Amino acid sequence: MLEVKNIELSFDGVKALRGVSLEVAKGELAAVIGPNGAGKTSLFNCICGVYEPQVGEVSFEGRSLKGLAPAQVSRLGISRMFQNLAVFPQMTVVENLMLGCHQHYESGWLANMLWTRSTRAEEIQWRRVAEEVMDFLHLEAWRKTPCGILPYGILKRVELGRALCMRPKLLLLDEPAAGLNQEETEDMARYMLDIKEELGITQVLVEHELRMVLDLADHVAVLDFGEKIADGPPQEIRKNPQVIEAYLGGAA
Ligand SMILES: Nc1ncnc2c1ncn2[C@@H]1O[C@H](COP(=O)(O)OP(=O)(O)OP(=O)(O)O)[C@@H](O)[C@H]1O
Repeated sequence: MLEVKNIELSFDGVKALRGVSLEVAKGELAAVIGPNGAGKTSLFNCICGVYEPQVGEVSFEGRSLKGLAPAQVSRLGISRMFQNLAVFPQMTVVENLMLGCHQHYESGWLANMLWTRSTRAEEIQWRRVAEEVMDFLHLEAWRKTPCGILPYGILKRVELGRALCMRPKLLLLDEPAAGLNQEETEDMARYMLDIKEELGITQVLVEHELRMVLDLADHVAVLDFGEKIADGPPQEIRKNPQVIEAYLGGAA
């Protein structure tokens, strides 16, 4: 489904990615790990169209993403859960989820202003999607609560919900467990498994919480100083001496 081919990305002489390749099959839950500054976020940004790699190419479902802006990439079915939450604090949970649906709206501004029958039908259709997502992530209790007063653990779930409302084929999860306590981390892991098993959505996860990655992922790619040093099933990664040296610091 996703193919990253030999990409290189530099910022004024700093090589963030050096010939990185990655393949993710449909339905998989893949993970990218690595120490701070290894290039994980840069890789996500190259997939989403935030950065254009100087060398190499990213393809999604056989189509090159070269030259596409983030909004165009998103319309092809790639959505992203941000580590720094992209949630509007003054809006309620349901309103924030509806924002995720927005890219699918087909009515023009005039139809929206006149609140035509087709605009109303569209609003009802996407509200149903938001309700389903709210149900899936157990967010009903906070439906009408402004996000600004919600605890961080719930906001992370709203952020995940907003990304799911985009109806993605591929979901990129940027440190979904960052800032969560043990119980919230377990809940997040459960949701990721449900997204895979019940919704069939392909996921790529960047995460520092190693236990979560090694328990959940079908395969794990390891970056170090912008280079991919390993790629394989978690049981292999756990034993890989280069990974232990670079990332686990001998603690595995
Ligand atoms: N916009 C930028 N301008 C200059 N250098 C950048 C930029 N973005 C990333 N870098 C550099 O590229 C390298 C990789 O950074 P990146 O944020 O991708 O790593 P990371 O693995 O996501 O790190 P972390 O785990 O700390 O989030 C680092 O050396 C970083 O300083």
